[in-house]
Amino acid sequence: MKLCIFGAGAIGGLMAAKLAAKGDVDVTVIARGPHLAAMQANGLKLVSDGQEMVVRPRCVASAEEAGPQDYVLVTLKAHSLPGAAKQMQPLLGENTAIVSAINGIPWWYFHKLAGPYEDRRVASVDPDGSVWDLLHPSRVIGCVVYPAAEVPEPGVIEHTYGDRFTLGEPDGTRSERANALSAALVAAGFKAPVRPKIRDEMWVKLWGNMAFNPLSALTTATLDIITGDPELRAVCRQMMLEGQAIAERLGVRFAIDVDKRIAGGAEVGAHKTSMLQDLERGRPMEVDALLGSVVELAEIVEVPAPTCRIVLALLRTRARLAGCY
Ligand SMILES: NC(=O)C1=CN([C@@H]2O[C@H](COP(=O)(O)OP(=O)(O)OC[C@H]3O[C@@H](n4cnc5c(N)ncnc54)[C@H](OP(=O)(O)O)[C@@H]3O)[C@@H](O)[C@H]2O)C=CC1
Ligand SMILES: CC(C)(CO)C(=O)C(=O)O
Repeated sequence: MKLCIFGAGAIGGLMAAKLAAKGDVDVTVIARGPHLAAMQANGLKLVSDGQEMVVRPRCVASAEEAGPQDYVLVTLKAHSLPGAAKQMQPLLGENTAIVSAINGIPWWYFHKLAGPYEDRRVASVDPDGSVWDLLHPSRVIGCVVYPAAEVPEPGVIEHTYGDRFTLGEPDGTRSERANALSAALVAAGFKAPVRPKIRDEMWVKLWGNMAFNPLSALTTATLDIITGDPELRAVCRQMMLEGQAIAERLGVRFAIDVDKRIAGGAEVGAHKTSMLQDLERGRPMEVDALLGSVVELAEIVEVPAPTCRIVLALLRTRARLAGCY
């Protein structure tokens, strides 16, 4: 199996390290800057559970060097995708599958979603529709990322939590390509269930990200405060209820209720969300993938989302003024 990880930072680096360590997948990593230079010079170091290992997958700067693949795992931040989709073309052969391991509503969300919205495009994450055209959704296997990881220094991945990457075809079928990828990830030490309703799974993750992340960036509060302070928790809960109404209009079924999902966030404790971390580091924030897209979907299905709209307006201004949007 030839597999390329495009944008191998924290999550992609974690996947690359464990897949390469197993040895039976031909792994190529595409990265850039000092992180790429460090991996090329010293290998890719993974620190996980107090253990360190160094692997040496092929690390390159461009898709031309990697050539056509069986699988392309896209582990970019959502806002990097429109700029990178063209660069990925040399990775795509006739049957190459693309796995989008990216938080938020993906560009392919409406592909094969039976009903009135089938094949609509999501402008928040694919403003000119070029991601859809270049990375056609028929190639896509959906993926929900549960682990947490960081890049504390170039070439080094620190894995802090979790081992599950839930997979699923947009049309809910159990395909050979999804099964084969799942088997490779399981062999590498991950959990990788293939689920028939990948959008349901996606929303449970997004449910937290659409509320916790913006509120943390606006207030600088950690998750324990967002979920524990009564006033802030009420705003968070209201955003999530709006998200639930939007998702349910699109056919999503939530297996847990909103208070259980908030309790799940509370368990993470005094953690800075990834959006707050990006803001503090002056890096672009996933504003549109995590909340702009939710408001866009609210407009499409004509469900009111007043709290999400207010928070989105505040967040965009916060992010713009910080140079992160
Ligand atoms: N990290 C985490 O714990 C979790 C992350 N996620 C989600 O996973 C996704 C990936 O996040 P994460 O791994 O943290 O992000 P990172 O920023 O760590 O990784 C993305 C990498 O892609 C690189 N990159 C960007 N554009 C290009 C390009 N054109 N060519 C080559 N490399 C490129 C970036 O380089 P550069 O740094 O130079 O921009 C960076 O190294 C996000 O959607 C995130 O929300 C989900 C759950 C947890
Ligand atoms: C907040 C958290 C831990 C869960 O929603 C997360 O996924 C993030 O920081 O982006």
